[in-house]
Amino acid sequence: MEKNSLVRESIKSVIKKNFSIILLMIFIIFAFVISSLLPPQILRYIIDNNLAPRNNEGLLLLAYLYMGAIFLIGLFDLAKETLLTIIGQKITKEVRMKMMEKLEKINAMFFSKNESGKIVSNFTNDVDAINSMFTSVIIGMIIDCFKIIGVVVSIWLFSVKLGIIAVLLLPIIYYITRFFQKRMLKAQIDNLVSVSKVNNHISESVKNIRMIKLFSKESYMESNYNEYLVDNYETIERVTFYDSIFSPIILVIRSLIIALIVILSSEQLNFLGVSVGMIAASIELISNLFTPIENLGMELQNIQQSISGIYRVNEFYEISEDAKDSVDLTNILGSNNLSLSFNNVTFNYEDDKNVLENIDFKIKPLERITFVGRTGVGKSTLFKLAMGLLKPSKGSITINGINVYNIPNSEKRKIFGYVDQSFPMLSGTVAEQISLKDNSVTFEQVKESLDFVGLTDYIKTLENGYNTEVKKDNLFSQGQKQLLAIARAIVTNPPILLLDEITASLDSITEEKIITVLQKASQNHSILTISHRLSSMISSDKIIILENGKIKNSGTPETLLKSDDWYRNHIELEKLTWN
Ligand SMILES: Nc1ncnc2c1ncn2[C@@H]1O[C@H](COP(=O)(O)OP(=O)(O)OP(=O)(O)O)[C@@H](O)[C@H]1O
Repeated sequence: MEKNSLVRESIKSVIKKNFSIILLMIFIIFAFVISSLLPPQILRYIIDNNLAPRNNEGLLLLAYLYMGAIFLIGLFDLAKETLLTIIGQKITKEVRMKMMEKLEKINAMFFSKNESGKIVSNFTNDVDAINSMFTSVIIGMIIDCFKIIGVVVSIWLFSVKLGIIAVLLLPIIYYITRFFQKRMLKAQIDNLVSVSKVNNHISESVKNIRMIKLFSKESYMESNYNEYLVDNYETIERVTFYDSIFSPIILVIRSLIIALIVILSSEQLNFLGVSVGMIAASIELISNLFTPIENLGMELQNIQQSISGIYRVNEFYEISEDAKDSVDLTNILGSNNLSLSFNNVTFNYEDDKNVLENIDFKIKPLERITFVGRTGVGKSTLFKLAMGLLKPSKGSITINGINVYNIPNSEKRKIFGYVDQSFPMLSGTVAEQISLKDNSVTFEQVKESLDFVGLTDYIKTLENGYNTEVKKDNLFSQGQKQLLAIARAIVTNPPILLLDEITASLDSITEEKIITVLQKASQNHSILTISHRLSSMISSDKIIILENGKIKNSGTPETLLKSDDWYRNHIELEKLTWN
């Protein structure tokens, strides 16, 4: 296994912390296996000593003993399942907590390249597979193997010939059950796929109902639905067929074996040379052979899945982490006198294609800079680099000489305020949307920032004011959410504000309101803005024009209006479109 195995580390730590529970579990497992061999032995004794010679002495006690043994099996089974669940949950929790710690340290580039679904599946399906590996699969296999061995040994002790028959039966029962299990499983998987197709079709139809109607796609959707339903019907039939045929087949096999034992031990043949009690006990023991063999087939199949789960979780654990050098932030925290510098920065997501190339500029304290350029030129990427979320392939980005990539995430909020078009809500109150449940943010600061963006009056009209729980997404309009996003960014009074297309989806009145708020904010902050519409941005000291990943031109709006054709044409075009 991998040198850096999260799963192994987690299991070791769970065993260390719960050693007594593990010992108890081992004891219970053995007790469970041994106790399940008791009832046939008691039965044999009853038949040979009481029923065959018609001797009632002590029969009641033996009956109680038999019942007691059955009760004991149940008790051990209960204890075994409880302990397995406890240990399994502890392992799952340990693995998930370690994965969460890892997730927070992983390099941001990883998230650019990997689908979130894959990471979610690492946390859910893969960890569940590991849990079942240790609870049901491995322990289940151990129990089932012991049970099978126990049954064979018990029968062997009655008669060697009967023992040989039991051993010969093992592969036969195994292959017959596997034959059906495999087909049943395949039918079940096909059924799950077809059910999801049927359900997805409904949700897709509802979601796109307008488009379906407008483009007259009703009959197409109906015929697809019909196809999925037929498919679903066929898979259900297959599941039902294997489901219903499996038990009778096993019953028939069991009866045949019993008949064979009875014939072989009949007075005429007396091939086995065993007592009646032994025959009865053997019949019960052989009947007990089926369930562990059936289980073993499934367990062997599941182990494959669980091993892949372990492999994927360990792979997740191997992902490279943010390698940050420690930095002393005392000179920059709390200071407004910060200069952000891009020092010849080149960046690429994929190896062979630079998104940004040789970007070099410096932002003085309290300066307002706007980045413009065609869509996809790399403006948002530049912001992520500025906040140290991405690492440049070449060059560096510094604040007063400190590399932004080395600034710990826990300190970023004190330095940067980032606003984009989205406002992800978290569960909690209105005030908590702003503080983000950060204890270092006071209620006064929350109120001030909401007042700054002009939302105080609206919030006072809400049921519980600042303490109103945000349960639905419709408590605030799009424009109000944008104002909340600004309040969230400025509540810690960060010296650098980064605004990414924040007025793009707003009407002109709301846009004006937000620009006024930002003009006010710009008196205390350096502001970096990305804007498509030059006419709607807050007034800037400097504009940087990006083209093909490089700085094409930069300067004050006035000089660019005179010197840059692209800029002048853009402004002219916007005037034609918007005014
Ligand atoms: N996670 C990513 N992985 C790979 N390529 C990416 C990733 N994010 C962005 N890109 C690519 O990088 C380039 C710059 O994207 P970016 O979002 O920075 O542009 P932008 O100028 O902000 O665009 P827009 O104005 O449309 O928002 C684009 O070609 C984009 O396809």
